[in-house]
Amino acid sequence: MSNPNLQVSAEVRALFPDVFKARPVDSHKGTFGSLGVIGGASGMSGAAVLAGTAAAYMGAGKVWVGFNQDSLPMPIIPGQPEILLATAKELMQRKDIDAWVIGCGFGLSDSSAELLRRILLLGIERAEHNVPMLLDADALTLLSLHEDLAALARQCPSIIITPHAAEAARLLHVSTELVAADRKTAVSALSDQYGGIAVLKGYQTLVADGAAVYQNNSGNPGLSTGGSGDVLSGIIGALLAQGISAWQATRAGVWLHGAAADYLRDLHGGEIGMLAGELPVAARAVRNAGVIRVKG
Ligand SMILES: NC(=O)C1=CN([C@@H]2O[C@H](COP(=O)(O)OP(=O)(O)OC[C@H]3O[C@@H](n4cnc5c(N)ncnc54)[C@H](OP(=O)(O)O)[C@@H]3O)[C@@H](O)[C@H]2O)[C@@H](O)CC1
Ligand SMILES: Nc1ncnc2c1ncn2[C@@H]1O[C@H](COP(=O)(O)OP(=O)(O)O)[C@@H](O)[C@H]1O
Repeated sequence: MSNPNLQVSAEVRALFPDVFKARPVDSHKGTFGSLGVIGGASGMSGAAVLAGTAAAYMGAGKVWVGFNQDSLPMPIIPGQPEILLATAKELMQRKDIDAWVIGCGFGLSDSSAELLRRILLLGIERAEHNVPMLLDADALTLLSLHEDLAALARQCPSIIITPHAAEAARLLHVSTELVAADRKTAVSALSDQYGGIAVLKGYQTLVADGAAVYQNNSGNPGLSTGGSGDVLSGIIGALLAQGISAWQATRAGVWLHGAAADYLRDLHGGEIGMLAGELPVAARAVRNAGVIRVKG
């Protein structure tokens, strides 16, 4: 996919300087970190695959997908053999993961809640390593259903939560209408409650870190399709695994996700029928378009 007109403004490049840096010539895959994606209960393997695929296209050195199932639902991901596969229980034991994305298609069963408890406890035990943990989708719904899990999440050292409006309402124990009526207050309350970064998704996604609220202006209704939030989690997770600060990685991930959708809209003459699975390649094109290479 290439489009000679694809340009990233100087203003955006200045906002996200680490995202648009050229790769060092002497890099190797370890330079770009390992991301662990945990999700994909039976019937929702696709959510974790979408997140993992997005992370691979966003430049993570290695991507693991851990399925919340007793055995692997597939030997390899068709079309994406680069991604390493494990069960969630196996993957959560690894100590070489630089960032986690947890929750895409994770499921809401009692056993999912128990697994999330163990993951959060490991995050607290390994707090000195400060490994960022992004919680999305069912992981967020589980926090809203189990106060003990929410309390554990608050103790994790570097947490990012990415609710849509309904998930935010569940976390705050208010109605979705109340969240929609004052999105800035809702996102600030969430970042305060969890002591980390909160992303309130939707039209003009907001990102808060307890000090500031960033409003994103890229993206379009083509994103209103199943799985596009899973892709966002993978994009942000990959930037975190690459060692970019949580504040920059989260805002840049939200911007890139929306810009990828805008690029697809321009390429295909409209927003209708955009697929979540198309976003990762488009996001790669946008990121590369923003990198300034010094010709030698
Ligand atoms: N291929 C796969 O495997 C896929 C798997 N997926 C996985 O599925 C799991 C469940 O995720 P989920 O978001 O569909 O369920 P849930 O949180 O109950 O939300 C639905 C409810 O919330 C509401 N609602 C939703 N968004 C809203 C908004 N912006 N603003 C306002 N309201 C909103 C909506 O209300 P409605 O508009 O329908 O009345 C409805 O009541 C999760 O793990 C995810 O990763 C999906 O990603 C798809 C692809
Ligand atoms: N109308 C819209 N304008 C801009 N972004 C949108 C719009 N609708 C959805 N999105 C984006 O698409 C993603 C949807 O995520 P989510 O609701 O979690 O979907 P899923 O659970 O199916 O992956 C979010 O990043 C959201 O900001």
